[in-house]
Amino acid sequence: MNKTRVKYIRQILEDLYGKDAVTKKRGLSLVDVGCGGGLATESLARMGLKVLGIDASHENIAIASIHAQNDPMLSNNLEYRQVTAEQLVSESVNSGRDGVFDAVVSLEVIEHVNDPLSFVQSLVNLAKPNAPIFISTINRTILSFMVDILVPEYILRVIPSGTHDFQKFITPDELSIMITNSGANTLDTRGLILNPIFNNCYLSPKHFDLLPDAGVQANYILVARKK
Ligand SMILES: C[S@@+](CC[C@H](N)C(=O)[O-])C[C@H]1O[C@@H](n2cnc3c(N)ncnc32)[C@H](O)[C@@H]1O
Repeated sequence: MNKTRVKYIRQILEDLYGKDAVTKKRGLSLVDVGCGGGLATESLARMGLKVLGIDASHENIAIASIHAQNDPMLSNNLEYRQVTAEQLVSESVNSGRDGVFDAVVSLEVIEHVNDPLSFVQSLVNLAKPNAPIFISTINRTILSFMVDILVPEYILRVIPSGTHDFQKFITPDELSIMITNSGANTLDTRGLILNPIFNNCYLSPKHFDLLPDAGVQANYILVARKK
């Protein structure tokens, strides 16, 4: 999924900031909230963005930092910190420098948090006015129950059972409402469709006129723009 979601983020950044958006010279700043082991974070830094990866977990930040040491080029424009989104917002508000990032990314995190609305508000607070906010997560449907819980957790056992809680899955409409209530507008929502046969992932087309929700039945990525 990583290649597909990172390519989409790059495309949107180029649409919003121009073709040279993703270059070291331009130096656009991006925060990856809930970066985990740094899978997307490293890819985004390699593209030329100035990236801060943050995560609530000490272990994940340690793993991400060790992994990044394999590529000395990353040390110039990639930093990791163990801090939650909410803590980073309080820190920046206290120092009078909130809303400083040119882009905010949070991939596969919101379905794990207890208060998604306040989490979305934190993401929006971290963004500069007009900056994009990318959120990827899982819809709450029969298909998502099968592809994100039943098969990986209980049949193939490739991820530990209990990793996902179906009740915490969020529909694109619910997420869009949270975004509006947090001071941003949804620009685009695309399905991230996994193909287990070829072991790859592709983005759903922009419009499915007859079945508008067909592409976003399981994993999806949404981009919003702060007002
Ligand atoms: C499933 S992992 C996603 C990792 C990564 N974004 C990716 O897609 O490869 C979810 C991560 O979110 C982190 N997390 C959960 N709530 C958070 C919060 N409020 N602030 C920062 N990190 C958080 C967890 O510690 C965990 O590492």
